[in-house]
Amino acid sequence: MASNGAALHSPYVELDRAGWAALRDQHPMLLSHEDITRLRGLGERLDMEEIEQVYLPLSRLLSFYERETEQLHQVTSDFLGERRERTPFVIGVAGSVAVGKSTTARILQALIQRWESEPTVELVTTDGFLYPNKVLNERNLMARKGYPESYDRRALLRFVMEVKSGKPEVRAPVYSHLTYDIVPGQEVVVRRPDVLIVEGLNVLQPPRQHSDGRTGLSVSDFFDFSVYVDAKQDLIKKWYVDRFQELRHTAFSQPESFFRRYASLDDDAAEDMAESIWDAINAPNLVENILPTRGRATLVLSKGEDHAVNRVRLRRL
Ligand SMILES: Nc1ncnc2c1ncn2[C@@H]1O[C@H](COP(=O)(O)OP(=O)(O)O)[C@@H](O)[C@H]1O
Ligand SMILES: CC(C)(COP(=O)(O)O)[C@@H](O)C(=O)NCCC(=O)O
Repeated sequence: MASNGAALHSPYVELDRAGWAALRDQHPMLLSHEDITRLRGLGERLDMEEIEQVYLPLSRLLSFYERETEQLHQVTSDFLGERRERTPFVIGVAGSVAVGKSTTARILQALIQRWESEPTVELVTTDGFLYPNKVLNERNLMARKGYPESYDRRALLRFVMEVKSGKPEVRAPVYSHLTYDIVPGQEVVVRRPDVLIVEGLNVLQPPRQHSDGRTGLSVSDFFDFSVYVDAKQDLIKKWYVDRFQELRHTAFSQPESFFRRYASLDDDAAEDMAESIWDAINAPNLVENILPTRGRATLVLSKGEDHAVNRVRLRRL
């Protein structure tokens, strides 16, 4: 008998980049160079090869999941003798600050929109559910932005439940990275999409335990599929610092920017500043709250230098 019983019963299958890329099969490439240019975030070196080898196989897998999930809901409705209401297929995208969650989410949105069935895809980021700075200040949480307790978790859960249950219009607040705060009076409206992508640091957090011992629900209870974007911490820190440097020359120099005072720093001072924010807030949050949720994801994308995905882990049990 093999001594490593755990490996034999692993719920995951691990593929290297070539093994994963081969699973694209005949899934067509429906993105043009212009589409890819539009998808680029700041300083991004996203290229066609990365889309073809990494994100097209994922799009193919998601299309299988979507079809089967729809079937599963249908049999449950048949069993209950109910008329089937279409509910959105919900995908969660988790991972550290600056690992590339929003880029991954935007690529998936673009690829899914181009499936043959032409589904409508809405993308929502959980930063809209951060408490406003006023509340964070009152609760002494300004230095813990992004930690689970800095979010209105109940509102986020209600939002996802309402979308999943097919409510015609569901509203979410909006966060601005420019003002570093919730934008008063602004909201996004989600109207019964075929697919909803929910992106954020904490989307795979387990449910909270109530004081009477009961366990609540978590947003991930409503996910049909989840992706955790992963990389070594020193790489993510570098991406965070690089993005901070670029923002200094663009967004930070705008008058309404919360970080305006950083725009005039020289490169070395700005690097020190970005590193200290990373070390004080984002790194501990990654270690304490985000990394522990990685095992809950359906799929883990592991990135190396230049954001190139070099390993994929898929849950099969
Ligand atoms: N697949 C990718 N290829 C190249 N660059 C990327 C990729 N994903 C993210 N980036 C870059 O890394 C930085 C962080 O990405 P972003 O998607 O904003 O992260 P997050 O949403 O996790 O904070 C950005 O500068 C972005 O342009
Ligand atoms: C807004 C964030 C908490 C990310 O939120 P998310 O969309 O993942 O819910 C994060 O980008 C952030 O601003 N963190 C605070 C520390 C910092 O300024 O990097």
